Amino acid sequence: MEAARSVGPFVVVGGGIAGVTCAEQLAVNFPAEDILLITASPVIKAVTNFKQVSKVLEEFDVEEQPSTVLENRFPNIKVIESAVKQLKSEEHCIFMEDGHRHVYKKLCLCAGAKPKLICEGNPYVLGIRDTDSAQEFQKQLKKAKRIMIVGNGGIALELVYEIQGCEVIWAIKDKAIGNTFFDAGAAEFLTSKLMSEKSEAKIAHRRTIYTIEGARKESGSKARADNVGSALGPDWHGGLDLKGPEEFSHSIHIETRCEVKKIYLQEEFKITKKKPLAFPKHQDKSVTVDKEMWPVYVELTNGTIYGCDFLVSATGVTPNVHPFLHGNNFDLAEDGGLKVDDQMRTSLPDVYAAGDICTACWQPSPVWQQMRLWTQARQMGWYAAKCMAAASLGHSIDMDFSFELFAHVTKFFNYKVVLLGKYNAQGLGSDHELMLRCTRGQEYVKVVMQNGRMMGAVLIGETDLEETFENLILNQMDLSSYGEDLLDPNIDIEDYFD
Ligand SMILES: Cc1cc2nc3c(=O)[nH]c(=O)nc-3n(C[C@H](O)[C@H](O)[C@H](O)COP(=O)(O)OP(=O)(O)OC[C@H]3O[C@@H](n4cnc5c(N)ncnc54)[C@H](O)[C@@H]3O)c2cc1C
Ligand SMILES: NC(=O)c1ccc[n+]([C@@H]2O[C@H](COP(=O)([O-])OP(=O)(O)OC[C@H]3O[C@@H](n4cnc5c(N)ncnc54)[C@H](O)[C@@H]3O)[C@@H](O)[C@H]2O)c1
Repeated sequence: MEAARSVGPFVVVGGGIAGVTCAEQLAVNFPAEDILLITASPVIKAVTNFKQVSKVLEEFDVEEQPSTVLENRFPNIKVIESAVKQLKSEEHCIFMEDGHRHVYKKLCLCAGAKPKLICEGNPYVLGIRDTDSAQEFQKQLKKAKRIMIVGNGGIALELVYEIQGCEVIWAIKDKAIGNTFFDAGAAEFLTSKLMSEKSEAKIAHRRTIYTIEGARKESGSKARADNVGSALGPDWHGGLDLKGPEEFSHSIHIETRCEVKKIYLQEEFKITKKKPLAFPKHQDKSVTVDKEMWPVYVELTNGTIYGCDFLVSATGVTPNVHPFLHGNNFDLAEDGGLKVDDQMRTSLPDVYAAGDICTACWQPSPVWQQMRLWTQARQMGWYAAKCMAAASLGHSIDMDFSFELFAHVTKFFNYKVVLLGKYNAQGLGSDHELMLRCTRGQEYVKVVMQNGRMMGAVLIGETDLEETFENLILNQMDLSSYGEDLLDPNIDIEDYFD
């Protein structure tokens, strides 16, 4: 797309995946315009080794880079390392903490999200989001004999598998583990792996494969304590030593169907005269009172109390709309995100948003839903830039194909995990059927069917089914006549549908 007259400047706020992708794409569309990328974090996040695995599934690495790398690649991008203090949307102007102001023709807000903690301001409750918070967690873990992890989503799943040498009490609201990704069947498949493999393993001394300090040293800067950095990238724990002081590998106890009722500091707890429980060892069913003193005690809604060194609140995120967007009349969604339409526009003129900060408020495809993931941050950042470019030239564009089907590939408990469409029958009510195939310790395959059509799938392990199932969900072919053959391991399903 070539601009005849100047349509810039474009300003993008946020140096995470959404913001960097958006700025890159704008720079490609408008090589003669100035693109300003403003970020509160000292390094930016770049997508590298991008691989389109199939029509919708994609894989890539996320690298922390000094901003000069981006500026060298795109001479019309200028990165400013400072936080936005205030947006004055009526004046098309943003005011910075460093005292400067910048005027924009079009602005894209990609300021991400922050951890939604169960208890704000308590030094014993940690959240994990960026490099600084991950390093703080690592530091605390080094001297912790017992911690409690609260939450049942992505971060909790990763932590319980990775932590060694420290007792972990995992408190979840649900009946089964991993509720944001899995149903009870898949949870059972994974739990047996967690309990068997880990309890036997000898402590492993891992090699650091990625250091989150690296890029920062290169950039020569340090994050300011009051500002949020970008969310961490794939294998974020690979660069950390998630090891407590003890010599055992793994010691985990799961408390289901409960939440945190109250957190007591040691002194406060002594006065209550309540009795904390000792760490339940799996072979020992007797319940004993814990005699050890702990810095903090946690009372759960099921009545049990445990002492621990600290808690990790892995309880989701809140879009980062405060305080710099105050005073503007943005429409906010129920989850606190900036509402965006199918052109990634917020409710205010010339202000777009992408990534974790926004909430998709268009009529979605029947097999897509928003989840705050880096694939979606990349796709939204890319598409927002396309929309900004088109609008600058007086066009509008069709919704990008990546929003046709929800597709996520990740790893949990060392298994490859692929989630497609309405993988947990989200929003389908009771009008659906499930088909399952499971080989313990090897693979778990679940498909969600509605009126003979495939609506979603969960694939755990090396199933090699993702491409075929992606096609079947996208083309909505009537599969009624195939029945159970669909998951028959003796039938080569790929040949079937060629
Ligand atoms: C521990 C962890 C593990 C994860 N694992 C996975 C995973 O395995 N797979 C997956 O798909 N997703 C994962 N995610 C989620 C994924 O990282 C996020 O969804 C994604 O990175 C969001 O990108 P973003 O660009 O929208 O926001 P962010 O990466 O949060 O970037 C926001 C940017 O805005 C800047 N900013 C904020 N406020 C201001 C301001 N006032 N002025 C200027 N700049 C500002 C920040 O400094 C930052 O640069 C994980 C998240 C975490 C925390
Ligand atoms: N491999 C991956 O795909 C991966 C890994 C890590 C993180 N992430 C993403 O990073 C972000 C942050 O991860 P996360 O694990 O914090 O969020 P999440 O949204 O994945 O999970 C939040 C969990 O906290 C629970 N919860 C919410 N409030 C609670 C409360 N008051 N008490 C107890 N439990 C409560 C929810 O039921 C849910 O299980 C998410 O967007 C997540 O998708 C993805």
